[in-house]
Amino acid sequence: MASSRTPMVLRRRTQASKPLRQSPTLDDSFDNDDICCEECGSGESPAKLLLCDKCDRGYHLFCLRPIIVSVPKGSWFCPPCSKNKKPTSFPLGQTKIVDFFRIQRASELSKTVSQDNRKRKKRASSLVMSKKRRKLLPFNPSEDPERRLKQMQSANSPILEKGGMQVLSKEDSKALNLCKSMMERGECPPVIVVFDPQEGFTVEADRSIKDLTIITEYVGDVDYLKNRENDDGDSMMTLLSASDPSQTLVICPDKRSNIARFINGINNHTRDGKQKQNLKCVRYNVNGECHVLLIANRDIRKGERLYYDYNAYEQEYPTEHFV
Ligand SMILES: C[S@@+](CC[C@H](N)C(=O)[O-])C[C@H]1O[C@@H](n2cnc3c(N)ncnc32)[C@H](O)[C@@H]1O
Repeated sequence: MASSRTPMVLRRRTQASKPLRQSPTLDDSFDNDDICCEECGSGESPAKLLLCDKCDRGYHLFCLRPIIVSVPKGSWFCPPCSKNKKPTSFPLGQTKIVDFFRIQRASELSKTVSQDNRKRKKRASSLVMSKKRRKLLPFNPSEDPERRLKQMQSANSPILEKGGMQVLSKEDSKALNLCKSMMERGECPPVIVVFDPQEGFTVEADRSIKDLTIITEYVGDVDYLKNRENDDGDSMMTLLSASDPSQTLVICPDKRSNIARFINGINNHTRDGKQKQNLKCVRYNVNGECHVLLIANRDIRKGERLYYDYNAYEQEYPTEHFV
């Protein structure tokens, strides 16, 4: 018997190629000329002729069922020898593929699934909300465009503005929409927030900006001024200065806002202060809604700080102490 731990692929002996046996002593004594495949009876394709580690009989890899695609690592026993061989240790020969990959049979699987469902149901029953899944619906707008305009303007209506509000032209609305879509893409205005020991947070141009460039819209929560009269926030902005004061609206950027809330104001009591101004803060009627825009009122150099007049409309904001 060939006592090799390495699988042996027998080659027909020629002058140049001796059969591949691991043990030199056995190799020397072994004559493989007459070895043929026990299945097909042929001695052809000797490189594919596998020798049994017990009986030394030969089998073509491709004649075995199942076919063996490559030479097995470790000992190999032909089908008759492996039938009689008592398994001694694990692994015990070829494992069924379902067992090897721990594939569950359909019957076992449905059992496990129903067990899992029972567990899940048990857990879910302790949550009040999970009883019935209710889907959210998008709103259903009114069909009449005039009605829709009325709904849109029910609070934020430029027609309520004392003395009227300038309408943003079609062309300028296009520029504003372009800015909005750039923002959605993450293309923000070229400005950056910096800290100054005297002015607190303030905003600088991060590249040169041309006169009349839209920098940003002043945004935040919109509320009636009457609800905010006792607020001590220093960033509240008038959105709509209505003829009827109870309808006046303000933008409150304390909870939700953008970079606009960090832009500082000029000291509008001094010449130096006035000279620093490089933005104007303008309220526009944009498609029937009031909006506040901050726009460059001259060319701005890279590194220059941005300032506007906090008192563009009312003279209530104290700026005497501003640097
Ligand atoms: C809308 S916030 C601007 C951002 C503010 N600097 C910050 O740090 O949050 C307005 C406040 O900023 C400060 N501020 C604005 N302009 C200033 C200036 N020119 N000099 C000093 N402080 C200024 C004032 O405290 C003002 O009440």
